[in-house]
Amino acid sequence: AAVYHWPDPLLDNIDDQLFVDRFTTMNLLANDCGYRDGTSVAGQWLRMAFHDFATYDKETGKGGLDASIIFELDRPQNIGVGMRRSLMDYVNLPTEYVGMADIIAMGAVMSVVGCHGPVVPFRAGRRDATGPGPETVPEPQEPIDEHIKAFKRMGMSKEDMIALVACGHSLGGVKQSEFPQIVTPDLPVGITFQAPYAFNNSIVHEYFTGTTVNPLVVGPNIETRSDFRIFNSDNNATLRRLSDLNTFNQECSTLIARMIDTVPSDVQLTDVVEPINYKVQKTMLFPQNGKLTFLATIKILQTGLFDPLVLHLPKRTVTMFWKERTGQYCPDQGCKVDLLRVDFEIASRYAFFHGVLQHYFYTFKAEIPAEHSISHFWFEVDPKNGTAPFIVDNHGANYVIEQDSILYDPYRSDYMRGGSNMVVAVKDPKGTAQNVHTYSTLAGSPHVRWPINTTSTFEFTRDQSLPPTDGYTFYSGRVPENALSNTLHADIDGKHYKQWLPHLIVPGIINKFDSKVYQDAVGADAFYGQHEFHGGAMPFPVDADVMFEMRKIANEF
Ligand code: HEM
Repeated sequence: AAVYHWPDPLLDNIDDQLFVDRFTTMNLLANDCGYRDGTSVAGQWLRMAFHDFATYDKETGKGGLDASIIFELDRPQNIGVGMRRSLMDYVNLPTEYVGMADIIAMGAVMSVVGCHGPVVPFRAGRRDATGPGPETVPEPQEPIDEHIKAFKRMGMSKEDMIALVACGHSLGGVKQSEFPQIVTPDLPVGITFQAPYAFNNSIVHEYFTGTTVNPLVVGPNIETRSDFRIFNSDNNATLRRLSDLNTFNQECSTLIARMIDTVPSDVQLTDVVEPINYKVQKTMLFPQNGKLTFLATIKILQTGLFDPLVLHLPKRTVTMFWKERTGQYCPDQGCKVDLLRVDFEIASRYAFFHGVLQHYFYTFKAEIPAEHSISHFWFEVDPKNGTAPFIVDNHGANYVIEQDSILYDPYRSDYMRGGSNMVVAVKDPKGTAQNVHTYSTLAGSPHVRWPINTTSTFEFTRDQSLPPTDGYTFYSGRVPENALSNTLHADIDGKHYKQWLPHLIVPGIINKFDSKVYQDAVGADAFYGQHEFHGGAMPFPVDADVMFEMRKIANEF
């Protein structure tokens, strides 16, 4: 499995999308094979992944899952409202560190599991193409030899092709509006490949029992019966094997994983991503009330059998330690910080299949003298179950605070008014700071018709309304609402500093969603310490990340 070394913007985000938040686009839309546009969201997502993959050329090592589909939507071979709809689903998800290609691949994984199919392992790290690939998606009117050749070019044998088509065509179907030569006007406007709305091998059984209505097998137009020609191209041997459901699930999982892991030969994917235990996340360091405040959250997985008692907090205790950056402040064993709060969330469906029921989030808040600052931190976990306490320290490397020269200031910033007025604190004793800016990923582009992300730079200037304090001067600038992720940059005294900023709000910052007033208003009790958990009341799963909330609202609700 992929190993998480903090900070890892890619794995951190992928882990959140796959396993943590049940309400992400990825976890919600394709769930239970949800219906849309006369087919399923899952069907649309899986077809898009196939069409993106279908540009791969094994000889040159180019193409594959690289999001080049974004540039290929005008082609007749990519006809269909599903493509644009899928991209609309995805447009808010990429960041500077997570490409659209990973999102498209993730969509394939979620469509299969969302339709009650098998778990397809996911690797991360795809790279987005900057232009279209060749026009090489197989089309239904082509002869079987062309299809065999095309799949060979994509790195798939004839048997792989037969199985992959059977796997893919268990979802969705063919629409008259898009393929009137296949679904002729005398037929219903849309015909699904198989009867049940589920990822399973009914397509195979219906084929053998002669009950299939799959228009690519029995449609009136013989020329476009590509599934028929493909399925019997090895005298039905592969399909016969796939009529066993376990075999079908296993082979589909392997083949779809191979499909989405087909990337340009110079792209290196991570190992398979499993739920990350002891993930340090949502850290933030900023000046406040004459000190530096440091917030950090560590995620701990709850695994095992379902037990209603897991709704109670585990007995375990977690303690954070940190060390100063300059001078002498903390004792040798580190400054000790007690827990600020614990939250939990039920895990995603994909996480359930990895044996994870829910996640606990232990949040800490350290108050740090500004003159000493912080160099690194780590945790001690005492399970209080008879096993020994242990240290969580980033696999021995410690959680190192790279710099404290440019910091996002969550309290001086204002992120609710149509974009954000972002304030950053700059440690600049000589007054030489230059190029204070954020490099941001934005949802959408004014230059293209299709949903595509762009990057942009937003300059910050000295904010005279904010007097310097605690060694920091303050810069501000406006960042638009559609910013999906930001990285702060500054040149100070001839040195370049940067700070990845995945969240504008982290647990521990009191905001609208976090305040007692808000929680009382929604009738939930989400704010509790380790020793004051009110058993019985179901805590409201607060995701304090307002940006995420805004994206969800913008996207779905
Ligand atoms: C020779 C190979 C293939 C041909 C000729 C082919 C052709 C087609 C056609 C004509 C449609 C109907 C699209 C529409 O009406 O919007 C379709 C749908 C679909 N195809 Fe394929 N396909 C092939 C292989 C695959 C593979 C390998 C996969 C995935 C692993 C796949 C996944 C899908 C899915 C999920 C749909 C349903 C889309 C929806 O309902 O919106 N196809 N295919």
